[in-house]
Amino acid sequence: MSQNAPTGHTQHPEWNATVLGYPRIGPDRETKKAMEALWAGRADLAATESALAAVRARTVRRLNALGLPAHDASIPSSFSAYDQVLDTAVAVGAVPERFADLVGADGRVDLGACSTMARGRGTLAPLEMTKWFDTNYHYLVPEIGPTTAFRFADDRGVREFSEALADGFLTRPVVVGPVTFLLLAKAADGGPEGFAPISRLEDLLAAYEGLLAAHAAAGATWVQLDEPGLVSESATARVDGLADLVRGAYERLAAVPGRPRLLVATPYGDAQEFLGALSAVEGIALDLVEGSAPADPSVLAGKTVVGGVVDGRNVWRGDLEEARESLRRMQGSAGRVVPGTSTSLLHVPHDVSRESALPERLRGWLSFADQKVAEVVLLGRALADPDGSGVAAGLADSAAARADRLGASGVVRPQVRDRLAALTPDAFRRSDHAVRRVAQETALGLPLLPTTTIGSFPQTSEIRRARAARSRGELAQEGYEEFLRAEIDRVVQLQEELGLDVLVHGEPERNDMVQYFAEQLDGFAVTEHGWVQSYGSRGVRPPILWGDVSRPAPITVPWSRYAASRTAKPVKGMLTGPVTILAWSFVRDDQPLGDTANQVALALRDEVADLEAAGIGIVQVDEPALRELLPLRTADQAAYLDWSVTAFRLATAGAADATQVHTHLCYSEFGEVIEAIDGLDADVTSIEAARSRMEVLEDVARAGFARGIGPGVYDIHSPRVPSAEEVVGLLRSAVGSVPAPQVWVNPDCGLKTRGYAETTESLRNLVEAARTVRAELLEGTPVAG
Ligand code: MET
Ligand SMILES: [Zn+2]
Repeated sequence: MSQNAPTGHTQHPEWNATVLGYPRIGPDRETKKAMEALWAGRADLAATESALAAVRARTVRRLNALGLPAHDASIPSSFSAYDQVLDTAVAVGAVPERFADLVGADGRVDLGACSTMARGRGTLAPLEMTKWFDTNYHYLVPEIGPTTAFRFADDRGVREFSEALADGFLTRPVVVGPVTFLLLAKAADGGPEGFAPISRLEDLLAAYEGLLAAHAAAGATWVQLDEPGLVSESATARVDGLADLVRGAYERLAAVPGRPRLLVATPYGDAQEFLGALSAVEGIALDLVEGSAPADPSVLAGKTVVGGVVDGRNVWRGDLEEARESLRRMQGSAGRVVPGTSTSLLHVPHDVSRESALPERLRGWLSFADQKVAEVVLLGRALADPDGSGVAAGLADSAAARADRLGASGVVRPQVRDRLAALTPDAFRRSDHAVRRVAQETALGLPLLPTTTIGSFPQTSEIRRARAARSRGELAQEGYEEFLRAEIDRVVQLQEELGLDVLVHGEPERNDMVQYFAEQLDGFAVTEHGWVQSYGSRGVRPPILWGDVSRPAPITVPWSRYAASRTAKPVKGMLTGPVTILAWSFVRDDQPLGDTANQVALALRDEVADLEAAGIGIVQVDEPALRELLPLRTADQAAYLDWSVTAFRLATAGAADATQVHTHLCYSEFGEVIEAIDGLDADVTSIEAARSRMEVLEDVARAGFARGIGPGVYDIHSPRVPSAEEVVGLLRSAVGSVPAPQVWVNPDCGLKTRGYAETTESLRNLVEAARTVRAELLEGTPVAG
């Protein structure tokens, strides 16, 4: 225990169990609705604040009812209206210059102003958004410069703590820790070359000192500082002497007079090398699902250790016997061991008991946020109960649920297993690309710089209405299909008019690029209420992949075939790849991901064959999540890239030489995984590039990438229409880095979130620009520029 141990330490009871955070969206997406009402002007700030307060009040009551006591700080205060990194930026005064006038005279930033930072307004660009570790949650990237004036500026977190306290609950406020905050930040524009936000750690700590003091004054006994940045090698490797920085930072925070006790959480992996540097804090929360117990247990001595044995990111009931054993093993070395979740529960839906449409047997295998709280509470009782008699029934029940799952029909299906086992290396290999290229040129006869789109066209309100009417049973299947065919007709005709070279059907039949396939494959289930926050007010409902996967019938073939029947131009079939289907689902945890991916791949392989048989000569298999699933630990990356590339090849290698296989990846850190992209062996790869002004093509050229490449020339994340001149500029720079015969012309990503007016105009400019540069190339005009 540090000599600056907080006062009142012994007056407070110790927790028996805890969770690192709880979903913020509300069981019926109340937070989303409240924020969207504010944005639409349907609610004022006061009404929005009170709607959000109701979500928080419900959360503490719920956690308490599930077994976390009201007075020991085991209930986290982990709410965020939009994003916890944004909240932290605002709390420490890190508001970028361009938003300076949004900050109130008292230093506070209200919900409207926070929303502007998150979403932009007019010409005011929002904060950049990016993936939160290896999850599908996205956070807003702080912008830190040499002069960012850190101070404890906004006390929203303290007010939320006080609100719960007034309601009778002593909670544990959760804040992003200072080291992670800076590791995740980017250098603000206009700063000096080579400036790194982490160099501002000392200055930032002053703001955290203020924050801790304010929490103490409000009566907080514990504060949780989340430091997942310490588990990410790509973040920690950039900083020399990081362990010393961590040690210095926490010694300084520990010296704040009268402060609350500090729990440092390191979810999403292993922070072993930094645990020794945390000697000044009273508590450490370890992720024992992704990470492991420290090799040197002395770093835990005297501390409260939250053993994150209940998986905060997956939906299966845990093996509680095993969890209890691993907690017991740590008991000797730590001051006190408390069962917890491995991460915040923000990654799982609220409550499985609401899923009345799921088969009852499947429901019995699942654990959403509320069930996970009950699991940690049960484990807490199990640790406190040496002979186990009081918890035996609970542990037996969870063991029975797991056993039931492993033996259930559909979980293991011999036909699927036998088919995979019988595959030979040929199933993963196509002919040489050079051979395929000739066959495809003959078959497709495409011009230089062929133009295409990434697949989806705008999802209009008519499309959403028709889908809703069909699921309510107001529109019969036949009427719905007729509607979709009319939609495809329109989209095909539009593409003909625009003069695009490779057409798509527009994906009007898909609610979501993963859920759509999950609904039509065996081995998946979809939920009714299983929403999980993706970013801000956006949620997704990941399907549950519970059993062996197979394809009972063709999925996309009728739509692609119909589109092809309406045009003489080539139509590109459109599938979601195995890695992305896994990344955006909750996946069974009883076998290696690679095995599951190969089952999905086989189903897709059948779909590719059926598309070919229907006369479709180009098939795109989207893998936007390829980079997202890349493990945080470098040592794990090769194995991941191996199984992910293998699964993609299994899905696509059945295609004939003349069939052109495309893939689409929407991110621009192409350089990081370029070998894997090469390994996918797709004939054409489209990537995001508009925002980075084609910089990524330098990586492509440097790697000697020899296949087709479609750098996005139209940023679909913004309503802005790129002019033809602008696209000409991008294309000239593209053909300056990569040989022109390899270059395709397309937007960054699908168009489903855009409106028709801007899409039409943008695509018209894209086609015109392609024609201009094509003519320049054919006439031998210099294209430098
Ligand atoms: N084919 C998909 C679409 O156009 C690819 C999206 S990648 C997130 O919407
Ligand atoms: Zn995309």
